Formats: sequence, C-alpha cells, structure tokens
Amino acid sequence: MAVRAAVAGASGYAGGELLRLLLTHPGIEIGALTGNSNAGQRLGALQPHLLPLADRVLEPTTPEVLAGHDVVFLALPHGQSAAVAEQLGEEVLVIDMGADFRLADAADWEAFYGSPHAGTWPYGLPELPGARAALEGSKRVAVPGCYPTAVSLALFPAYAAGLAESEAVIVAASGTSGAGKAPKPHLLGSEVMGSMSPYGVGGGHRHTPEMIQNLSAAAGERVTVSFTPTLAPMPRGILATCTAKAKPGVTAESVRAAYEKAFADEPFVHLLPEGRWPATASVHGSNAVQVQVAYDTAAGRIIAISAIDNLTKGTAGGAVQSMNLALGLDETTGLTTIGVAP
Ligand SMILES: NC(=O)C1=CN([C@@H]2O[C@H](COP(=O)(O)OP(=O)(O)OC[C@H]3O[C@@H](n4cnc5c(N)ncnc54)[C@H](OP(=O)(O)O)[C@@H]3O)[C@@H](O)[C@H]2O)C=CC1
Ligand SMILES: CC(=O)N[C@@H](CCC(=O)OP(=O)(O)O)C(=O)O
Repeated sequence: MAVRAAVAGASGYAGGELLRLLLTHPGIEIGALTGNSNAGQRLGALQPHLLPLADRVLEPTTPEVLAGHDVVFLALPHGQSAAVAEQLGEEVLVIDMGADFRLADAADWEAFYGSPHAGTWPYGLPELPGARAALEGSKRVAVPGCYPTAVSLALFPAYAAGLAESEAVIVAASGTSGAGKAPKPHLLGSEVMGSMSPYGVGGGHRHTPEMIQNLSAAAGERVTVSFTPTLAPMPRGILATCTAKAKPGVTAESVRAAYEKAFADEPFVHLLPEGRWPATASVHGSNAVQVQVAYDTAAGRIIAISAIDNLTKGTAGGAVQSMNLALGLDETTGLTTIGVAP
C-alpha cells in the first residue's frame, strides 16, 4: 500500500523540489499540499514545472489539513516547524527540512537563530558515521542545511581517519535558490547576474555551528570552522572548498585511502578519479555528490572539494533519502544520480 505524504510549504523552492521527486517515487501517494500566503492558489500557478499537480489547490498549514498522512514534510522557514510538528501524532513520520531540530546544543541554537531551542531529531545525513542507524525506523528526521551537507561530506573522512588538525577553513559558493523564493532586494537579477559576492562573513552564518557539530563528531574532538559563504550567479548548486592542516605523518596516499574507504559503498557520493574536480553542473537536479581531495604538500593542507545541488542532495533529495531509511525502503528509491547537462 502506498505511503501517503503531505508537504507543508509546497509553494516554496524546497517544497517544489520535494514534489518533483515524490512524483516519481514508486511508494508515495501525494496527499495535502499547504502554503501560507499562497493558500487557495493553484499549484500550477506557483510551480508550473509540476504538471501532474497543476490543478491541486494549496491549503492552509493547519494540523487538521496535515492529519491522516503517514509522512509529513515541513518545508517551512526556520522557527515555523516546531509548532506544527508538536501537533502531529508520534506515529506520523515528520521530516523537517528547516533548521529547527538540527542542532544538539541549545546555546548554539539560541546564539545563531535567536529563539528558544525546540529540540534535536535524528540528523538526516546518512553518510555520516552512525547516522543510518539513528534514521532507520525513526519517526522524526532533521534534514541538514545545504552548506553543512556539502561541507560535512567533503571533510568528515579526513577527520574520521584522524588526518586533519582541528581547524577547518571553508569557502563555499551557492546558487540563489538557497535563499528561498520570497523576494529579497539583494537577489534581484540585476544584483546577482554577472557577479559573485560574500555574505555572512566572520563566523556569523547560522550553518557554522552545524558544521562544527558534524566535524567534531567525526573527529572525536572539537573542530573550529571558519566559514565564508558566497552567492554565485546561478539558480542551483553549491561548490564547497574546504581545507585543514594535515597532521604530522600524513601523505597524499593516506588521504586518498581514507576518502576511498569512506565512500566505497555510498550510493550517492562519488569520489572523482584523481585529477578531476567537482562541478555544480554535473550534479544539477541529481542527488549525487561529487568529492575530490588533494594533499597540498607545500602548504601542509588537505584540500577537499564537494559539489551538490542545494535543492536536491542539499534538501529535498536528502529528505527523500532519509525518508526511505525511516520507512525501511531501499535508500535510493525515487532518487537519481543522473544530472541534467549542459
Ligand atoms: N532553498 C534551499 O536550498 C534550502 C532550503 N532549506 C530549508 O527549507 C525550508 C524552506 O525553504 P525554501 O523552500 O527555500 O523557502 P521559500 O521561501 O521558497 O518557501 C517557504 C515556504 O514556507 C511557507 N511559509 C512561509 N511562512 C510560513 C508560515 N509562517 N507558516 C507556514 N508556512 C509558511 C511559504 O508559503 P507561501 O509561499 O504560501 O507564503 C512557502 O511555501 C527552510 O527552512 C530552508 O531553510 C534547506 C536546505 C536548502
Ligand atoms: C544562498 C543562500 O542564501 N543560502 C542560504 C542557505 C539556505 C539553506 O539551505 O539553509 P537552511 O536550510 O538552513 O535555510 C543562506 O545562506 O542562508
């Protein structure tokens, strides 16, 4: 029998990408679709690429509308998920694509999000050590942020293998859909086209504590992170360039071996052949992650680079991957590693 799934935030970018994936997922029947300011609108007017759902009308995001489903996805702004989630039964699988339940440390949450901490759910990045066991059969999943997905997958093998010192420096470029669909002056086409610009510089980006959480868990000690995000003139994609000083005795061979071991059985993470480098265009619309690693002997640093589609592996694809694990389905069901090019 098909699993019935509701999507709250169906008018947004994350909700739209999720629906694109759920439409071809063989085990899912799409139930209620909700919005906020767009409640009452036809989905076809807001997400014209989702043709089979064009005549569906968005309902308001209320417990009554979301009741009666096996799975509820919350693709809502930060701070909106917790209140909705607490009105859903414990037997329902709730997958939060926002940030509300990602962080374990309440002080970190309050410092970066400025509101009371709602709690911590199993973290939906199955490739991290120990993550799959926590997701299998779970009724709650916190989908990671898009930058932490790219960065954690690029660097955790170096930390898990004890190869890197506990200070990471990360510069990552994101496409504009990462900022959501709500209009913002700095995202006007004329501001973004033909230009790249940094933002959240100096340790203030809210994804910093999430990266620290993931890398510290892999390292078994606290890892500090200097993270600089940049906005790139493209609709989708993240390219994360991550470096860390190598520990004494590390060689190019030991670095390569650690990454080969970490990703040998991963269905979505592709460690590229030596000499080839990740590109956002190669993962457009797919749940694949491209990773490459090098050892800069002159600088004594490990350089790990990853590319993801922020809307697919970075949110909606990651959500479906974790849903599959939570429901006991094959982890890859309804997901593709085949991109769209050029
Ligand atoms: N974009 C991305 O790359 C990623 C996004 N995410 C997360 O996914 C979530 C959604 O992001 P995204 O889709 O980009 O954002 P959008 O701004 O594109 O969409 C937001 C959605 O939430 C709805 N909404 C807004 N306010 C409320 C409210 N008060 N109550 C209920 N619903 C509300 C909107 O409805 P309406 O349009 O009807 O007003 C819309 O459907 C966020 O938490 C984001 O952090 C995570 C990883 C990556
Ligand atoms: C380009 C851009 O603005 N990106 C967003 C990241 C969005 C994201 O995926 O993160 P959350 O799920 O935590 O919102 C930002 O930097 O805030």
